[in-house]
Amino acid sequence: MATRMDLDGRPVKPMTICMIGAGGFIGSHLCEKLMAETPHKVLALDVYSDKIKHLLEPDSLPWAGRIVFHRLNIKHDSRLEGLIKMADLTINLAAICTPADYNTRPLDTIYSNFIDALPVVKYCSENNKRLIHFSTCEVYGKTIGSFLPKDSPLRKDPAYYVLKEDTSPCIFGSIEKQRWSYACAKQLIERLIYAEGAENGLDFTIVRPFNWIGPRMDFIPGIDGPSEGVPRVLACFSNNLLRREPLKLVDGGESQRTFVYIKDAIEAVLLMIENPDRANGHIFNVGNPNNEVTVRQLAEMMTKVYAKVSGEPSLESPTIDVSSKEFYGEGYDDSDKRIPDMTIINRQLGWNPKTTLWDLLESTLTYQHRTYAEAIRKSMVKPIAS
Ligand SMILES: NC(=O)c1ccc[n+]([C@@H]2O[C@H](COP(=O)([O-])OP(=O)(O)OC[C@H]3O[C@@H](n4cnc5c(N)ncnc54)[C@H](O)[C@@H]3O)[C@@H](O)[C@H]2O)c1
Ligand SMILES: O=C(O)[C@H]1O[C@H](OP(=O)(O)OP(=O)(O)OC[C@H]2O[C@@H](n3ccc(=O)[nH]c3=O)[C@H](O)[C@@H]2O)[C@H](O)[C@@H](O)[C@@H]1O
Repeated sequence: MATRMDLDGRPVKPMTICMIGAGGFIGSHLCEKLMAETPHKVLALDVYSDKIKHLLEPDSLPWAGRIVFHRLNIKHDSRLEGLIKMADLTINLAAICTPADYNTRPLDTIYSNFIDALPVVKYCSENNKRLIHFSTCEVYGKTIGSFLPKDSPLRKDPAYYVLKEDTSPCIFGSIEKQRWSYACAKQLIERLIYAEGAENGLDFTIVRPFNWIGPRMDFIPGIDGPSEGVPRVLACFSNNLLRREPLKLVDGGESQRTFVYIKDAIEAVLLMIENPDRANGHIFNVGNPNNEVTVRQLAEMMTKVYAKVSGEPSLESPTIDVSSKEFYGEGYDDSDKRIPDMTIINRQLGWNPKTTLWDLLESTLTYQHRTYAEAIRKSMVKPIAS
């Protein structure tokens, strides 16, 4: 493997990375990238390993020995500090991060996103280890523009909706709107990490992902996750398409999101890993401002793309409206619009997303169809026991 160079033309020394939550959606793509394209070693920590199984076995894989899986729960495992000490860099991805949990399991959500992350920050700070912590675009909450009258011309002014790391406020709903338990816990851990940097010299980078999507995201209910489980929108809509059911639009599907392809986003994370001088002390938005749609438009596009990749015609009524109370329960609320400002990541790391929404949906839904269509077909024709 040729020596890797950083953005300032210096060789990158091979490093050991302690990746917590390595068995999840983002972790699996990051591990894949690190194994295929770099000489770095990964200590992969998680309670699950299914999504990285293809990287761990067999022993004949070209990167065998460079990735080692440690099955552990960071809530209560004394091995954590030792593993952080063995590494040059810790990346913390572990979290409960599905909106269906924020208002129904607020305690687990707050513990997972704040309390459980505390020892990780502490061990990094005490042992002078660099930390890349995964936060969320949800820390911005609602846009300032959402509080303006519906017909106000200011709603069209980017100053009222573009989200900037160093100037935008964090605007959450009332305490009864438990949806914000996640965003609030993530905000507090960001503030704690920032304070560790300011007072104790912790080298940190905070990542705020804006709806990264792609293969291996979440689960398909009843196939590789609980039948009653509610994953994030990509998996919800994939599940509906695979089962030929209408896609459910929560509260009219008017909320807007910008979606970025996981493979583009992982490039940004690799730049952070290999350019500490440019990444330390920064908070980075990572998203694709050019891929904005309403959830309704997302549903329409996914329906078209799925018909193309599966060869099956779309339903006559491809969507159905559902209230948020019915879908998520009491205490749900929503972010209205999420456009990331890209100035800081552009200036520090020269990163830009490349993949259009259509293209990323085409490769993702091709994967969903290949991975799940047969299993769903079988599950739907199971004979009833007599
Ligand atoms: N996917 C996105 O677009 C997105 C957007 C915003 C923020 N994030 C943040 O990025 C991180 C990773 O997200 P993801 O989409 O890969 O989610 P994910 O749920 O697929 O991955 C999280 C992983 O952490 C593991 N984990 C959770 N608690 C643990 C514990 N106590 N001990 C050990 N392992 C534990 C889970 O088993 C899971 O494999 C999260 O912090 C999330 O809040 C992701
Ligand atoms: O991915 C992100 O950047 C962040 O945002 C997500 O939050 P959100 O975008 O609200 O979650 P999704 O489940 O992806 O929902 C997107 C939108 O689709 C809607 N939706 C979801 C599912 C569905 O079946 N139908 C539907 O209309 C939701 O109400 C919401 O408006 C999650 O909080 C985290 O994964 C993460 O922190």
